[in-house]
Amino acid sequence: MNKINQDLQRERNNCSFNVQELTTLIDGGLEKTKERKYRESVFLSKKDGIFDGVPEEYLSHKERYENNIRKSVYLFGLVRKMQGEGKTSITNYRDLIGGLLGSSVLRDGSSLGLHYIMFMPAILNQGNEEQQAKWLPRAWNCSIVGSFAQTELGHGTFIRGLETTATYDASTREFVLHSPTLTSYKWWPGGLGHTANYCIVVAQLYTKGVCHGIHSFIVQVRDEETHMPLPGIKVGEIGAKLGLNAVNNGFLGFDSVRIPRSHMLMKHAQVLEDGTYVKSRNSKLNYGAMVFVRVVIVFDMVNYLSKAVTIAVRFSAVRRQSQLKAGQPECQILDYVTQQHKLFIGIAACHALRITADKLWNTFNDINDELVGGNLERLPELHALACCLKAVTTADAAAYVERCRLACGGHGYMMSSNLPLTYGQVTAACTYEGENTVLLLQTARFLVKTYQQKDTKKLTPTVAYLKTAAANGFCDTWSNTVEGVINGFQLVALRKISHCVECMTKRVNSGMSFEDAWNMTSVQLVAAAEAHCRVIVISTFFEEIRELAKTASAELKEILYQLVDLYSVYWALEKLSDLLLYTPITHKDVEQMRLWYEETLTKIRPNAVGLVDAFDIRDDILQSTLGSYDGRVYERLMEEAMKSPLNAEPVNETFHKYLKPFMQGKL
Ligand SMILES: Cc1cc2nc3c(=O)[nH]c(=O)nc-3n(C[C@H](O)[C@H](O)[C@H](O)COP(=O)(O)OP(=O)(O)OC[C@H]3O[C@@H](n4cnc5c(N)ncnc54)[C@H](O)[C@@H]3O)c2cc1C
Repeated sequence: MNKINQDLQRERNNCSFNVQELTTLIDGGLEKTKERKYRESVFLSKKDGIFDGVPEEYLSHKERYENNIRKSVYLFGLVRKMQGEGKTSITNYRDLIGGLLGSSVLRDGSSLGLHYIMFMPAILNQGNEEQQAKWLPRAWNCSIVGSFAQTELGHGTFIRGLETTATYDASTREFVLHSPTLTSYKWWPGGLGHTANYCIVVAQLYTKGVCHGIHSFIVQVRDEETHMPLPGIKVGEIGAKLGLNAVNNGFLGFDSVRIPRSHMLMKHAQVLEDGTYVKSRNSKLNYGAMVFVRVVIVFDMVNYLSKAVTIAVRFSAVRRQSQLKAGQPECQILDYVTQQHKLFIGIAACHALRITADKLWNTFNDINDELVGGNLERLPELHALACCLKAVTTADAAAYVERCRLACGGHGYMMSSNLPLTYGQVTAACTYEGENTVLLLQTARFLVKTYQQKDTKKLTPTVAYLKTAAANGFCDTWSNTVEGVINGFQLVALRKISHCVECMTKRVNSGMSFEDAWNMTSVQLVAAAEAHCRVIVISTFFEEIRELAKTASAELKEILYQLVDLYSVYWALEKLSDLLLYTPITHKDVEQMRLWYEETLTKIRPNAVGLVDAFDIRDDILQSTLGSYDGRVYERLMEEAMKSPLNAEPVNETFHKYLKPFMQGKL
């Protein structure tokens, strides 16, 4: 093992709490930590030179894809092996694809990801028993590889506007898939370019001359032996993107392609042999799958963010720059309070968001049986919560990761820091699985409806505050405590929602249509939905930490409360204009709040390295020159620079060809 950088070692010596205790708490128990470490050891045992070679940054787009397929096949082969040994659960897939493990070896995504994240779950959620029995075993052992094609060139958010058609032909008992326009071409599906041979296609269903809206179909796009596109199918890759360049996102068009009737996924709606359409009994059950996917995205974001803050905090402990006081040695940049301001919120957010997502996941699991039994009372509430939590988490994580990158100065701009790729992965999630603004507007719609019914209907738990915060005497004076901040945010959310309702009512009363009034008010509606989400995250973080602290050691308890303080006061200061507008906070309270924030940063400073060490991310998962456990930052930067193909020869041929003649005035 390499010698640890002295500054990092000193930080670790001075840490006031037991790092292992926090790791266990994050994992959810000792057993879970053991399982995670086992998985890591299986997946990251470097065999057969699979993970070696020229860094991906230096490969062409085509080579990157080929390299990624080579690695993906190795990794997913391991999953298949674990499956055979009965050691695989859905967690393995989650960790592999979106989580830390996948993003370490497959740093720029994987073109097999969609197969697990969307293709198989779609068959499971939308296929009937017969279809599941036919397709799932082949998909599960990867003898077919699938993708999920919903978005088209012309439509993403507005799925009712999709143009691909699936027209039933009762004479042959087939559907005819067709792309009538350029804008109807599927565009974006992961792995569809050159990897998948099957695909779930979302298309407008026509039978007996009537359109029944969008439905899903299993479509074979490539020959199972030759991998050539099947007749009538135009398929390819959409080209280079900001990030996730190995995901092989594809396009797909159909020229009257025929598929058997049994290829329509028929768990819910059906088309009978004679072409009769049978409606789904309950379309709302599909919401369940959406809630799960969005919570999974929140967990993924927490993983990426914990990686970014680990890199930036360790680097900030190693990096020395400028003097705090004249004549003193250069100080660790972690001692600058501005640096702490950039980084510590990211650490606190990892805990706050993970804990909130956990709570939502557990609540959802708890009520899942009720859902199947037909009790859908809490579904709209949880769906609204998952929408805003996905939007706020992805947006916050993208902002925090970028702050981490900036906090590392020029070195953060290096691909070898792994911060740019991490940013590419995080910011993509602001768009996929529901574009963030659109999701916040969905939450707002639920909030407005709930607000309007609050005097006549019982409110579900996460919106109960809309009543309590409206009562006389609620939060008459400001209190600079976490409870005070939560009350303040509840008032902000309530007032924002009520203001939106007032605005829309006025507009409608003055002759505007409801739709126009909604659109005119939508900037405020988005802000109201965000405020609601902040209430939920801060209050859940506080309540859950209070529970967890009951069994934690005194030292850990102290640091957990500091993180809650930091998260609450950071967001109170960020949203100061809202607090000044809607709560009794005074100028003096704000001054004291700033002191509270600065003092909290100072309290956390000695434990910053311990806090990121507790995320327990192995070097081969971090994949960063700046963030390794031993802090050999400069050595690693130089080692990585030497891997640039340009450094393989002292003089590049362009010198003789172009530069020299140019410099000598001959070109
Ligand atoms: C990395 C990545 C991977 C993806 N993978 C897949 C995949 O595997 N399969 C697949 O089918 N799709 C995939 N997608 C597509 C993704 O689901 C869409 O990009 C997403 O649904 C948004 O649709 P859009 O791009 O058409 O944007 P649009 O819907 O056109 O949105 C553009 C802008 O218009 C605004 N807007 C749109 N509607 C409204 C509204 N009602 N109110 C207010 N504002 C509105 C949005 O806020 C946004 O600012 C992927 C996308 C990305 C970036």
